Amino acid sequence: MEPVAQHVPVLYREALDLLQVRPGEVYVDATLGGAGHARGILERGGLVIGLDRDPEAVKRARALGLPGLRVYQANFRHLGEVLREAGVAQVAGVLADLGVSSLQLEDPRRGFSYQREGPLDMRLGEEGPTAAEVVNRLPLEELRRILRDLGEEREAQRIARAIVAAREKAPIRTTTQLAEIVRRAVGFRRAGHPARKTFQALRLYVNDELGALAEFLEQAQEALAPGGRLVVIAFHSLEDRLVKRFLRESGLKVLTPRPLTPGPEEVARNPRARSAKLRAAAKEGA
Ligand SMILES: C[S@@+](CC[C@H](N)C(=O)[O-])C[C@H]1O[C@@H](n2cnc3c(N)ncnc32)[C@H](O)[C@@H]1O
Repeated sequence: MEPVAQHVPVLYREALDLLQVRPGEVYVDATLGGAGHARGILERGGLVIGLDRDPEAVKRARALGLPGLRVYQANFRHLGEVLREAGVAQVAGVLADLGVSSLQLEDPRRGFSYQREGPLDMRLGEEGPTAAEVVNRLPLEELRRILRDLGEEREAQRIARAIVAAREKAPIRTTTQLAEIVRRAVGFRRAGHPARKTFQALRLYVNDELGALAEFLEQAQEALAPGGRLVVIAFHSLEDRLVKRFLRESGLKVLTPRPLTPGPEEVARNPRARSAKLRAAAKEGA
């Protein structure tokens, strides 16, 4: 039996301090996950509207029965709708800690990890194609574009060709099968596993993560009360760039001229924090 994975919240204190949690005020945790950050908001006296698009994460969060936490199964791209349903016009802060949780990453059934044998799924929610559908059906040129644009993969052409050649023999069904196809196409590289960028690209594509993030940021800004805070933790340069540009152009007051990153101690304790970048901004007024 493998030990049950735990999700350790990243940049926990920094995120909570920047949210400036005040007792009795309502905050959105747009990426509830293991509810680590949400617990922190509750402990400081805030009330939390928590969203997650993953039904399993939602079930686990509901089972915690935390007083002051209302849980919604929803994509954060529909934040406006969720708040209308909750009867909340404005909130004191919005937090998003993007990507996948350790619970999702380490569950082989979800197909996020190139190191764990599992079906090539990668869907965070219930909608959208699976990664298997993407690699087995899309034309070569489309696959190349996804790997290049969403994985920033320099060997996109070579990998896309290898995928197409492999699927002509037999459909690609598992994570390790795909990882091996990529490894054979590009060989081992110095930094990280050769399939890392391919998996990143497919996950972003399958879940339209950048599209959802762009729509979410607009709605989060709208939902903030004067003086309200928006805090976003990103793990990929593409996400971080999108957040950075949005904050610069949004008219919000940027509180982090440079993104906050975890110190060596946090990274040693929680290697998943390694690539995290936190940006925060405030709505003028109050
Ligand atoms: C990094 S985890 C968040 C962990 C959480 N902050 C904690 O402390 O436990 C990201 C979570 O966001 C969810 N998620 C990712 N994209 C989403 C989206 N577009 N809408 C709603 N939830 C999303 C994932 O399902 C995952 O559970």
